[in-house]
Amino acid sequence: MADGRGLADDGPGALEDGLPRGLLDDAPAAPSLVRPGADDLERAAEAALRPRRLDEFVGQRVVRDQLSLVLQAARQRDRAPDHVLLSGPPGLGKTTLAMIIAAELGTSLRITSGPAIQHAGDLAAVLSSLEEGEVLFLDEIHRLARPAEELLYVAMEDFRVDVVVGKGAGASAIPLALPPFTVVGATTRAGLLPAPLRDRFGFTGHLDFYDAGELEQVLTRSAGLLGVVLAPEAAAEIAGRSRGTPRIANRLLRRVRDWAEVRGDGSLDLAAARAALAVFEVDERGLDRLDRSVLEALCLRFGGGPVGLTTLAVAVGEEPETVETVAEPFLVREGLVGRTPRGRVALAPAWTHLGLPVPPSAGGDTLFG
Ligand SMILES: Nc1ncnc2c1ncn2[C@@H]1O[C@H](COP(=O)(O)OP(=O)(O)OP(=O)(O)O)[C@@H](O)[C@H]1O
Repeated sequence: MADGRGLADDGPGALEDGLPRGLLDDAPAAPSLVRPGADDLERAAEAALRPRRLDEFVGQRVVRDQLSLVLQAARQRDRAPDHVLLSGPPGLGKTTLAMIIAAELGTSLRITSGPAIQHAGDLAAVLSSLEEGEVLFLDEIHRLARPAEELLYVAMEDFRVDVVVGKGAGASAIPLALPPFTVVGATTRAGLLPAPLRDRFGFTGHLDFYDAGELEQVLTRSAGLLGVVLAPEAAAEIAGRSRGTPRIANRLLRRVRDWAEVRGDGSLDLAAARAALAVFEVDERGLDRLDRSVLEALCLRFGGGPVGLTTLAVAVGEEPETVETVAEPFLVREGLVGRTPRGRVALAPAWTHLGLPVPPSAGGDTLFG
């Protein structure tokens, strides 16, 4: 049952791409440094750290290479490139790549998102104001309302919007031609996009989690932009706790800088990184307090499980949805927790991480067993 359907006590959260449904885009805000989502304030802080050109964009070698080809071909033909769909978990660089695409094409970027478009008319207004060659970034495109989605099909394929005039039986559609433009859609949930919409993208790039070396490069670059010197050992330490996500790496870097300036001597060295991340309760594997509470409850209170989501949530004093959407995805991805038809189980690495002896049953009773 690799898609995770039919799990005990799972509510609506079936696994998709390793992530439960409803993850992150709908998840409650959690006051933690290691959650991959960002609010507007954080996005403003991030703006200064965004790579501006494709060759500054760290990692994602395959997508970068493919995009570079698509963009160069479009430039050579002096035409807008095909529409681009970027998929992948939050904080991996989809917005950054959309900005880079516009910059590389020497055009401007218009930004909106699925949830911001309430009615088809909202989207028609955005589309009809686009200039030739502009890039329209549609974040969270999987959350577009159906009527807007249908309007978008026509706009993407035929560069036309049908403006409806009047109401009821007397209503008529007046076609309005649009100049050529490029949609860059971003989604954390590519599987939710209806096929007709997915098919209208000529290029789809999937962003994966970054490895430690790539995150060290992101951190060193960001430190330079922030005007601080980051010791290589400190970069490695922060990278190891960043869950494969540049957004989290940059966030941890800002907190290490705070610590170094307020409690240290200003140097961002290994000792400063460790001390800062201890203050913010991010452990050496990137787990925060909630993550560890879940593991401790599973191992210490329930003997490693299986235990139902609701019971587990009560044990850690959280809502089931919080445990499922905030803590669990990373614990499952890291192979610390398994989801079985009878409930959650602690896998062998969870016991090891807590410094506990691994019981013989752990790990045998693994995923979907
Ligand atoms: N490859 C990269 N190289 C350097 N910095 C990166 C890279 N990818 C992301 N970042 C940085 O991480 C932060 C988050 O990136 P971004 O906003 O593009 O993520 P996202 O995938 O659009 O997230 P969301 O789905 O939440 O909108 C930004 O500050 C960005 O500069």
